[in-house]
Amino acid sequence: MGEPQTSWTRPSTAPRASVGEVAQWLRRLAGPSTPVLVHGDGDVQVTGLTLSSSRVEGGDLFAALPGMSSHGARFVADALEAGAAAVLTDPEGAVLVPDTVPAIVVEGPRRFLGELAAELHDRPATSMRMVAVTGTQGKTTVTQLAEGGVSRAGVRAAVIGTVGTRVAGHDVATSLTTPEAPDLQALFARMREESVAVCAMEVSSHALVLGRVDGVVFDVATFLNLGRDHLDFHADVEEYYGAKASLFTPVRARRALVNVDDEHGRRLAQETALPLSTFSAEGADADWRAVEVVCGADGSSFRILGPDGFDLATTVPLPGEFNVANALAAVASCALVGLDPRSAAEGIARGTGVPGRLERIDAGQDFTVVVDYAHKPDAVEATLRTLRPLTSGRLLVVLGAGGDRDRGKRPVMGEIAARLADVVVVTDDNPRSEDPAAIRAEVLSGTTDAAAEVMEIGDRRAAIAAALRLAGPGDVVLVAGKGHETGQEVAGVVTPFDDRQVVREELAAR
Ligand SMILES: CC(=O)N[C@H]1[C@@H](OP(=O)(O)OP(=O)(O)OC[C@H]2O[C@@H](n3ccc(=O)[nH]c3=O)[C@H](O)[C@@H]2O)O[C@H](CO)[C@@H](O)[C@@H]1O[C@H](C)C(=O)N[C@@H](C)C(=O)N[C@H](CCC(=O)O)C(=O)O
Ligand SMILES: Nc1ncnc2c1ncn2[C@@H]1O[C@H](COP(=O)(O)OP(=O)(O)OP(=O)(O)O)[C@@H](O)[C@H]1O
Ligand SMILES: N[C@H](CCC[C@H](N)C(=O)O)C(=O)O
Repeated sequence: MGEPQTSWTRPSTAPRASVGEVAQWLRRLAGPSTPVLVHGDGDVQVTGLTLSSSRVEGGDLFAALPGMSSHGARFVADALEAGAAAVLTDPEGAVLVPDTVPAIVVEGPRRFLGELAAELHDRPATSMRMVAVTGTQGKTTVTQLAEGGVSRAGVRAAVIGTVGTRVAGHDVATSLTTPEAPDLQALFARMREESVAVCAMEVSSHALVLGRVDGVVFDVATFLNLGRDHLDFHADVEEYYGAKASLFTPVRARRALVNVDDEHGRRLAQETALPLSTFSAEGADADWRAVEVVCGADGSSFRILGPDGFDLATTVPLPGEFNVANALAAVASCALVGLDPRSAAEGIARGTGVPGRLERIDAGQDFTVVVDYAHKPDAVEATLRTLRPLTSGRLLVVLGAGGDRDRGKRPVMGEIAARLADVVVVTDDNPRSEDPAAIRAEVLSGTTDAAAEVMEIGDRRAAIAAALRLAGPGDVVLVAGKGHETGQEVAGVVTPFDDRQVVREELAAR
C-alpha cells in the first residue's frame, strides 16, 4: 500500500468561489432573519475551506469559529500567514479580524459549515454510495470490514474513522473519528476524483452534535449499540441516545439498519421515520440474521440469512461473538446500498483483522497476547468474555482509563476487569492533563470486591512487562485501551507508544 497520501486530504483540482458567492449561499441557508455581512472585497476568490489555522492552505476561507476552549478568530493572524484568502466568522470574532481582510460575518456559523463545504465542493458525496455507522462499540470494525470486504470484491471503496482514512486502497492521515465538515467534504471530493463507488464512515455522536456530517444524506445509516460513553460531553445517556438517533432522520439518511439485539436499537427501530431493516446475531426476529455461530480463537463461522431467501455460510477473521454481529452489520449495510452481499461477505472472510481490535501478538511465546482498543465498560466486558473461553490458564488484563474524559466509567471498568479477569494490572492510558495517580485510584476503587489479584503499575511499559512476566502456558494477556494508538499523551505531550510494539519488545526481552 505504501506511504500515506498526504495530499489526498483535498481534491487535486481545487474548488473556486468568490467571497460574495459564498455569502449568497449562506444567505440562502440562513434565511431572511439572519444577517450575513461581507466586509472588504467580495470578489476575492477562495479555493478551499478549513476551520483550523494549522491546516490552512493558500487561498482558503478560514472559518474562525467559537469553541469550548478558544475562539478561532484568535488564530486569524496564523491563518493569514499560512495563506488564507478570507475569513468566515461570527460578530464576536469579527472584531478580531483586521479591516483589510475580506470577511463574511454571520451568527452561529458552525450551523452552516457542512452545507457550505458541500456546496463549495459541488456535493461530492452524491457521486458515491454512502454508509454511516454509529454506535458506542464496533464502528471502526464494521466500517473496516465493509470497506475491506467490498474492496477485495473489486469495488473501489473508501473508509473514514478512528484508525484513519483509506481511499481506493491508499492511506490518508486523518485524526478525528469523524472529521470536521470542511475536511470531510474535501475528502469526498478527492474520493470522487478517484472514482470511489462506496464510502463507509464512522459517525460519532460528537460529529452529529457539532454538525460535522451536515450536508451529507447517507444512503444507509447503521446503528450498532449504545452503552456508557462520552458522558463528559453529553449530559446523560438520554441526550447521548438523542445525538445518535438524529442520524436516523430523513435530513441525514435515506434508510436505517438497526441492531435489535440492543435495547436502544429496539427503541430506535420503533422511533425512526426512515425505511427500516433490522439485524440480529442473537436469535431475534430480524431482516438479517446470523445463525449457527461457532466461535474460535481466530474467528467465527456462521450463516447469514437475509431478505429474499439470502442464505450464506461464511466466516469473520476476528474472534468474539460481537464480531459476528459486526460482520453481519457490514454485509447488510453493503446490501442496502445495492452492493452484492455475497461478494462482500466473501471479501470479509478473505481479509485479515482490524488494527488494534483483538489483535494477537505472536512472538513464539507459550501464551496468548491480545491488544484491544477496549476503553469503555461494555468493550472491556465484551473483550474479557470473548477471551475467557480461549483461556485454559489465567486471564490477565493491563488496563487504565483516559484523562479529560468521562470519569464515571473508571470504577465501572475496574469492577468489570476485576470480576472477569484473574489478574488486573492497573496502569496509565492517556492521562492528558489529569494526575495519572488520581485516575488509577478511580479505576482501582472499582476493583476492591473481586477475587482477582490486582496490582498498580503506573508506567505502561512496566505494567505490560509485569503482565507478560506473570503469564505462562495456557494464559491470555489482554492489553486494553489503546489498540492502534501510536502515542501516549501525558500533560499535553504525546510520546511515541504503541502497545503492539511494546509487547513485542518486552516479549523479546523476557
Ligand atoms: C469536543 C470536540 O469535539 N471539540 C472539537 C471542537 O473543539 P472546539 O470547537 O471546542 O474548539 P476550540 O479548541 O475551542 O478552538 C476554537 C477554534 O479555534 C480553532 N483553532 C484552535 C487552535 C489553533 O491553533 N488554531 C485554530 O484555528 C479550532 O479549529 C476551533 O475551530 O472543534 C475542534 C476543531 O475541529 C476539534 O479539534 C475539537 O475536537 C477535540 C480535539 C476532540 O478531542 N474531540 C473528540 C472528543 C471527538 O470529537 N471525538 C469524536 C468521537 C470519538 C469516539 O467516538 O470515541 C470524534 O469524532 O473524533
Ligand atoms: N459490537 C460490539 N459490542 C461490544 N463491544 C465491541 C463491539 N465491537 C467492538 N467492540 C469492542 O470495542 C472496542 C472498539 O471497537 P471499535 O473500534 O470497532 O469500536 P468504535 O465504535 O469504533 O470505538 P471508538 O468510538 O472508541 O473508536 C473493540 O476493541 C472491542 O473491544
Ligand atoms: N476517541 C476516544 C479515544 C479514547 C482512547 C483511550 N485510549 C483514551 O485515551 O481514553 C477519545 O478521545 O475519547
